[in-house]
Amino acid sequence: MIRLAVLGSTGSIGVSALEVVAAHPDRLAVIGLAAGGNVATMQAQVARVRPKAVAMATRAATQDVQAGLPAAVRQGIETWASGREGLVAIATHPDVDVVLCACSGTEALEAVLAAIEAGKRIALANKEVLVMAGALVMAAARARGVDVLPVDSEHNAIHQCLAGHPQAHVRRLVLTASGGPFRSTPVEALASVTAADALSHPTWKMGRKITIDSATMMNKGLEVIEAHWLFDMPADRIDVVIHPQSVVHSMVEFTDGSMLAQLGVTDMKLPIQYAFTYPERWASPVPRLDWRQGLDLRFENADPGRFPCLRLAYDALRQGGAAPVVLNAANEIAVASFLGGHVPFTAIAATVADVLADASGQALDTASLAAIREVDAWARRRATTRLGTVESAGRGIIA
Ligand SMILES: NC(=O)C1=CN([C@@H]2O[C@H](COP(=O)(O)OP(=O)(O)OC[C@H]3O[C@@H](n4cnc5c(N)ncnc54)[C@H](OP(=O)(O)O)[C@@H]3O)[C@@H](O)[C@H]2O)C=CC1
Ligand SMILES: CC(=O)[C@@H](O)[C@H](O)COP(=O)(O)O
Ligand SMILES: [Mn+2]
Repeated sequence: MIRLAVLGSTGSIGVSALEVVAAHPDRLAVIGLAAGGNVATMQAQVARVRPKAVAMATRAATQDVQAGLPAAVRQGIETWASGREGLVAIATHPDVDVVLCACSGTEALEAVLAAIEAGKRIALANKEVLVMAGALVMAAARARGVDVLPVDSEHNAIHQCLAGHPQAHVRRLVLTASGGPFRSTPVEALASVTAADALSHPTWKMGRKITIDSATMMNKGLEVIEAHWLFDMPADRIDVVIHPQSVVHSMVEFTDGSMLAQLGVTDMKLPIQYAFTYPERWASPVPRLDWRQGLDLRFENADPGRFPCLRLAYDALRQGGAAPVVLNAANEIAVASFLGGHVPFTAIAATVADVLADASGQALDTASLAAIREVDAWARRRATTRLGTVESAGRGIIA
């Protein structure tokens, strides 16, 4: 039996993870669930999977979950917790073997580090944690001998392609990108696209923040940084190619010129289950890729004028230090502001670029977790101020 903690259980990845569990009731068990503020979904999940430990982002939300459950369900729960401490409690529960990190944002960074320290396997969907603190997380995992298994579809694909191949045989990694909803929108029109336009992803159904990141291609930029940490690969040997069909989830080029790719349907249950069961492979509740119908596989370069966030992420990775922390924090604030209807879509990249430029003149320390959190907070404040200026200049749009 593989015993799981699911951080972010009420979200897109979390719900898929519980579907994987439901498909294997005799081999997978849920010990702990954690989420943010979605009380109703958490109550339904708790009643269904009967975990031992539950946490929500705030004490009030945890109490609301508790209050709405029948006494018989409540009695089976040994631990109720909240906040970052709650995430740590769920992730380090002594009965847990594997921690799925599927919270949005960076709230679960401490929980991931604590789980590694406690010797748990990490199934990592969340990329922001590695962008923010990849050096710390990977060093901790190496020191503790813990596996960090990628759930993010591209990195999961690369993990599958790399299986058993020595690092010395790998020439480059190729991350595929859908190109998002604005792949062929005239660049001049991007300033007036709405949140609804940006949320209509062509191939994947995901949470709101990552869907906006896909539209700016910041998602792919964050994934380049994620790949750097997961596979110990320099920026110059990580390529991005637009592949609008999202059938090839990523590729590896080897020194002899051979290329391996992983193909599949757009269903995250596959990489989630892989990360739970690796190195085993089980039957999965995922539809097969129907290649007999013919596969339309096209590849094209990303236009840097259309997708400035991709270059900003490459630059931040090459710069290192505080730059990736700043990139991620400013982006998160800018995406929330765009989703709130306060600023135009194009303000996302502009804000990230400005805050990165501000940061390059500062001595920002990232040697410890506390220092990283300070840089993150600094960049969030800077981004908020800048976005306020954009909004009050009357350049905001309402979706
Ligand atoms: N969706 C996908 O297909 C993919 C997602 N990812 C990555 O996985 C992560 C999750 O994405 P996705 O599932 O789409 O996001 P969603 O927005 O759908 O879900 C986010 C989850 O995080 C929870 N959460 C938010 N804030 C907190 C908090 N402070 N404490 C605890 N839990 C919190 C939410 O809880 P609540 O709803 O209760 O507030 C929810 O359960 C992201 O990092 C994303 O980049 C990577 C590849 C693919
Ligand atoms: C499913 C997944 O891993 C997402 O990160 C997805 O790849 C997003 O699509 P884009 O390729 O458009 O960023
Ligand atoms: Mn991805």
